[in-house]
Amino acid sequence: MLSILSGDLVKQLDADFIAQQGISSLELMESAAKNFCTWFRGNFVPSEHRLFVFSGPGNNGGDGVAIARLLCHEVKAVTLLVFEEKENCSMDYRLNFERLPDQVEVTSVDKFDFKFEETDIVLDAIFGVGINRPIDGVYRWVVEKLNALEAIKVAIDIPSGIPADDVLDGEAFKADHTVTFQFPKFSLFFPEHAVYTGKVHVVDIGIPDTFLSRYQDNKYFLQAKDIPALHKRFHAFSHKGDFGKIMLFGGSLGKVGAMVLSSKAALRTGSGLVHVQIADAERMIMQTAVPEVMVAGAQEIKRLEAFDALGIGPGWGTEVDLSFYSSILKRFHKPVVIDADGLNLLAKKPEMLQFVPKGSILTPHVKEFERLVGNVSSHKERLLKAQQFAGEYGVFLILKGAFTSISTPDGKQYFNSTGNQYMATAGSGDVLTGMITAFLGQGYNPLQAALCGVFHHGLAGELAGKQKRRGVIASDIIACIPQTFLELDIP
Ligand SMILES: NC(=O)C1=CN([C@@H]2O[C@H](COP(=O)(O)OP(=O)(O)OC[C@H]3O[C@@H](n4cnc5c(N)ncnc54)[C@H](OP(=O)(O)O)[C@@H]3O)[C@@H](O)[C@H]2O)[C@H](O)CC1
Ligand SMILES: [K+]
Repeated sequence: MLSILSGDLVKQLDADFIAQQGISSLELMESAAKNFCTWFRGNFVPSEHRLFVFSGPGNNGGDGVAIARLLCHEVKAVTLLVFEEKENCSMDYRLNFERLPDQVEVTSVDKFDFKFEETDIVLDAIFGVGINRPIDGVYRWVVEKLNALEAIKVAIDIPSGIPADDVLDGEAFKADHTVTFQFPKFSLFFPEHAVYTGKVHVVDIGIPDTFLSRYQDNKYFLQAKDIPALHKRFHAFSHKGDFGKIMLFGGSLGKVGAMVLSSKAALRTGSGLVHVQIADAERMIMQTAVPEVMVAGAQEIKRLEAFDALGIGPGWGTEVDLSFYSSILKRFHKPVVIDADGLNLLAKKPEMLQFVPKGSILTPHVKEFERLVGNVSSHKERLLKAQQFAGEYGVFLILKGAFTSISTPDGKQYFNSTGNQYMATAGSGDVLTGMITAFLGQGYNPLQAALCGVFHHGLAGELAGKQKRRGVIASDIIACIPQTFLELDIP
């Protein structure tokens, strides 16, 4: 799985790769620039656009110079905007500068008129991961000017101004697309930066996975290629029992819909048998809405160990008898999934956290998480608290949102690559609970269940989004779950 490295480790890796593989840093820059151009051709028709490349003094600027050369015969026109005399720029910047053909017009930023047409594309190659202080002076002036103007804006590696591992201080380039090399830089996951990054794309630069895997920073980027190996395989003789027997707790009066969504999602994720424990008055609705589900009676509640996994919380309400909740946690000795009111109740009575079975999966959104750990001042701090929480209680903590993170008890953090803004809709979280509980019930270990649940959930949201955009509702996500198995070729 692709590791997410700090800005310093990226530099270390580049240097080692260059030293050990006998390639020059210039070749590595050329490979990055070429792969950027492949991305560019896949997303734009070059002949329809004028290109304006703003190149800073370091290697990010060097990337920009190389890209200007590589695209100059394909686009309408290329202008390279420079900040410094080339003597003040990095070695690879200078070497690329010397290779510029006449087609590239070179202009100093202070002589530029900043007049763009709507179809013009601005490439931000001012600063990359080498940024070490807030931008000021001419850099800030240019960035602010560009932010105020209409054009298509693409940041190379990271929007200039944003540090690779920290929260932005001051101003940064506002991109429509960020094309980042090898893996997303940590700070691209911060919601504080969403307005600067636009859509994030990851482009390979030709460093093989075998080399990359030597560098680990306890942070990983979960992609489609990682998913098949995480799945269990079933065979022709597999029976209902093999697909797991799960029980979902939730659905207080007026909130049975949450249970309808969770249980349907669990069934669509492959659960063999789904029981629900809901308010008596809601039984009829539940059984009409999802005839495949069984409503649990006193017998089932007594014999909890007969179940493979439990999912606790969707629509449960906060009036639940806490001794009942505690008794579930104490009597069940396998990992459970806890969401929504299941979490809110734990926040109300934190002493109960000690009863949560080890290896359980907690799935808060930002507000639910802060009810558990208190307010935070940045997403970076939130991620740190998630990591600490997972370690302290021996649980997997899924922090939901864009780039949902999964913090593990042993200090690792995974960031999901699927999903979209259309999933921010009522019941989306209930669907995730059902999916993860279903995977646990099928015998996946908690890490596999969490990673597969989050990835398939996001992918189902993407598939639903393609058809319905902002009209997506949670039921649409459920309807797309089966297609995620087809997309990923999971039997
Ligand atoms: N493996 C890869 O991903 C590769 C990435 N490449 C690209 O290289 C950049 C990183 O290049 P680097 O030269 O290390 O850094 P930058 O280009 O981001 O900028 C560094 C220079 O900028 C100066 N600096 C830093 N902050 C500021 C500021 N706020 N204001 C003004 N100047 C600033 C710094 O010099 P100082 O001495 O002044 O500190 C540097 O001169 C990476 O992002 C990729 O785009 C390679 O192309 C190939 C491999
Ligand atoms: K940049």
